[in-house]
Amino acid sequence: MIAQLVPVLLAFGANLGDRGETIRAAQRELAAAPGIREFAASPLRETIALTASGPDPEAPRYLNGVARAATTLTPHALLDLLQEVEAVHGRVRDVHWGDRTLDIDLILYGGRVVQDERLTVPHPRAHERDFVLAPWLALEPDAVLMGHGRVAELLARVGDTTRPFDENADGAVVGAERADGESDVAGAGDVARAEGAEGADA
Ligand SMILES: Nc1ncnc2c1ncn2[C@@H]1O[C@H](COP(=O)(O)OP(=O)(O)OP(=O)(O)O)[C@@H](O)[C@H]1O
Ligand SMILES: Nc1nc2c(c(=O)[nH]1)N=C(CO)CN2
Repeated sequence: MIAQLVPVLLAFGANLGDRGETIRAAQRELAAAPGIREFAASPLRETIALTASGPDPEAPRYLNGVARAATTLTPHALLDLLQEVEAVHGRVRDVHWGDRTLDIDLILYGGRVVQDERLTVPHPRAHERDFVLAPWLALEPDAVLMGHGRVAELLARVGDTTRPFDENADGAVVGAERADGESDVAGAGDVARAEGAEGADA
């Protein structure tokens, strides 16, 4: 029997250590993992930390990105894989919404709704997070978040406080925001696609 390929959307965040290198390394590992195909990553964006008490401009900034893939894994097997990759990159689970070297969330698993003690899909907070919506829009301008509508409209509603990030320089691009929400960092999203991906669906 041929296993079914399910399209998924993953979100990546890091605000400790070499944030960009950690996210890109994790994406390369996922792109090469059994059961993962057609991995395509967004540009990374620099974002204000959302903490338990709200956005905190004083906290270490996050880099955030998303990736599209297709998988033969079940939702829980995919979550196991995401958590293995987090653990390889030093993720320790302690403070809720605390600083972290790497966080990977499963935003969408095809059109499936999953709700149990380990997993909620679609991710219940994705629609209100500019740090998910902005890189997603850069990757897929026509994206739709199941249950909530067009990503472009959701991002316009919540407002975009994210900034482009230049992976070839040592910091965020200053004053380079474009009104259309697109990143103007050429090629920043192509790392995972170029290194180990089997194809691209973006
Ligand atoms: N869609 C999902 N993606 C990733 N983890 C999920 C998802 N739904 C539930 N979980 C569970 O959430 C736990 C992760 O909790 P954690 O404290 O890392 O949440 P978080 O990523 O900090 O918060 P948030 O989910 O708001 O981004 C995991 O152990 C996992 O079982
Ligand atoms: N900017 C930003 N803030 C966060 C993030 C994140 O990825 N980016 N992740 C969190 C928990 O998953 C909590 N806060």
